[in-house]
Amino acid sequence: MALSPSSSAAPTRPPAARLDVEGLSLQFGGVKALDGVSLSVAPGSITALIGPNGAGKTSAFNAMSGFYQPKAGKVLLDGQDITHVPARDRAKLGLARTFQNIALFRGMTVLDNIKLGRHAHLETNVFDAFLYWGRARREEMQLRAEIERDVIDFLELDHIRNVPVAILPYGLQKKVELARALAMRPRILMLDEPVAGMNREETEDMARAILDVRDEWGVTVLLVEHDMGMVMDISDHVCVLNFGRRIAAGTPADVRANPDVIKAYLGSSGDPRKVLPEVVA
Ligand SMILES: Nc1ncnc2c1ncn2[C@@H]1O[C@H](COP(=O)(O)OP(=O)(O)OP(=O)(O)O)[C@@H](O)[C@H]1O
Repeated sequence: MALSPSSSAAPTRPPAARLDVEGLSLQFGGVKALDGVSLSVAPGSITALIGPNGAGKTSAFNAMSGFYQPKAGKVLLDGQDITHVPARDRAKLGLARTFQNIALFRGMTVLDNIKLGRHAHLETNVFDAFLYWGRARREEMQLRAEIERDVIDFLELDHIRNVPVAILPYGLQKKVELARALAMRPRILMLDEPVAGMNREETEDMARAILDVRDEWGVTVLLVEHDMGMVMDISDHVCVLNFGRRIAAGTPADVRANPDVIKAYLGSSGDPRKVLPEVVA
């Protein structure tokens, strides 16, 4: 990848956020998707949530971003209880997320998709927007300039800005999703399987983009990911779930050496040599 962050990225950045989850429980009928899960995501860190299939990662992600209401427990953003704050308002507090399956408007251009991310913060009312005048127009112009300067330059999407998303290769579509989330000026970015389905080159490109987002934009990153090589390479902290419970948390080295983690992956349907390559020779 030729990702060289531009020096003009994000002129005024809000501080990185801290996210804490305390005793989170979530049930689907008789299935306990989450059973008293607690975890902390330190400001400015890259934290990964891992675990075998069905461990509860997506459920935790959805509860943290406001798409599911937990049965018990709390979600705290910089110490503020946001458990009952709707997803849309969490976005305004600086929490942005991407989805496991690409959720872009395929017929729209890269630029238009990215601009949609920023609309969460616009103050314009419907009447203004309809007339496309006054404050609406000024906001639109300012928005375009900001996005072009910061996000598109930063992720080197300039050459495809006017291309419809549908015709882009998969790896670039995932990058556009990242760009849209970044356009929200997040303080914490939640990435749901950012490299799923990518080839090695695309994975490395995305991994570097995530590191640059953290380092250059000062954004906290929480990711769910099955690609253990990538997780172990870029994460500061790893939290492991199994059957809805937290079974381990620590540095990548701690987690790799944890017998409960090895057992969880050995017992899963996946090949442990693939999911934890450094552990199981
Ligand atoms: N909407 C739902 N309705 C019913 N059961 C669900 C629902 N979502 C998740 N579950 C169940 O909750 C448990 C946790 O699922 P979840 O999707 O959170 O796991 P995961 O770790 O993200 O799995 P994967 O890695 O396969 O995506 C599983 O037993 C799953 O079948």
